[in-house]
Amino acid sequence: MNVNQNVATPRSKGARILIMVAVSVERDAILRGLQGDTRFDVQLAGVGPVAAAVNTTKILATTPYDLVISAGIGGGFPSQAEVTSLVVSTEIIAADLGAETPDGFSSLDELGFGFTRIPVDASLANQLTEALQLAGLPAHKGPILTLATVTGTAETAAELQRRVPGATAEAMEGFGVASAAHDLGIPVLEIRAISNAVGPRDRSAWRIKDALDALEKASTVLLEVL
Ligand SMILES: O=C(O)c1cccc(C(=O)CC[C@H]2O[C@@H](n3cnc4c(=O)[nH]cnc43)[C@H](O)[C@@H]2O)c1
Repeated sequence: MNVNQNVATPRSKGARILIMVAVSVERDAILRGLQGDTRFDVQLAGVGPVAAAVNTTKILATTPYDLVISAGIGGGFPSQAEVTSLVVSTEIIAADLGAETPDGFSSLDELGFGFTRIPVDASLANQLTEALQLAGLPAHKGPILTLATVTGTAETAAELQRRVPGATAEAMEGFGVASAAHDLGIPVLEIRAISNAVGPRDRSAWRIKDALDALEKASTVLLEVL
């Protein structure tokens, strides 16, 4: 376990991995997929970036981990990630952290007040995406956006895709979880199983059960990669 000493890597023997999910049905799906592997702890972050940051920070303050993963269901951007597919993050981006200006949205980075993008271990993201695809699961790789407000219109979806070219999925916790880990120098990754398309709100069309099944299968693949 490394936290401060960087002794182990996420894939070394004996590495400890923390998976943060928003709600208990996500935790249950992941635990089924992990088949009792004791390298992993799956904990509740709560819904939204603030709860996720607070709860991840509390856990990391008492227990050392070599990798932190934000996982759960999420929305897929049209033409990027279809419902029931999986998305592995190449970057975790707080897409609504900034200011509206007469010339459009300015991110916190552009305003000079902080950062809104947290990188992930690219080789781990590549390897996991390939392993998911080899296992016959539809899997995509790309930026995953964190938003405090679930997108509910085609206009906002298009604006987010303009703001972050290649945006593949959105959810509400990734940047909170990643900020807590990044602050301690612990590598992070985000994995989302797509339950709905990002766009006009139609709660009846959300395929939560199918997305949770995909999350369970993805968790089994994690065992091969880590
Ligand atoms: O019914 C609603 O309009 C509604 C409003 C706020 C939250 C919800 C949720 O069901 C919680 C979202 C939960 O799932 C993740 N998630 C799933 N799809 C999306 C999405 O398209 N955009 C953002 N987040 C999404 C999220 O990470 C939360 O944990 C419903």
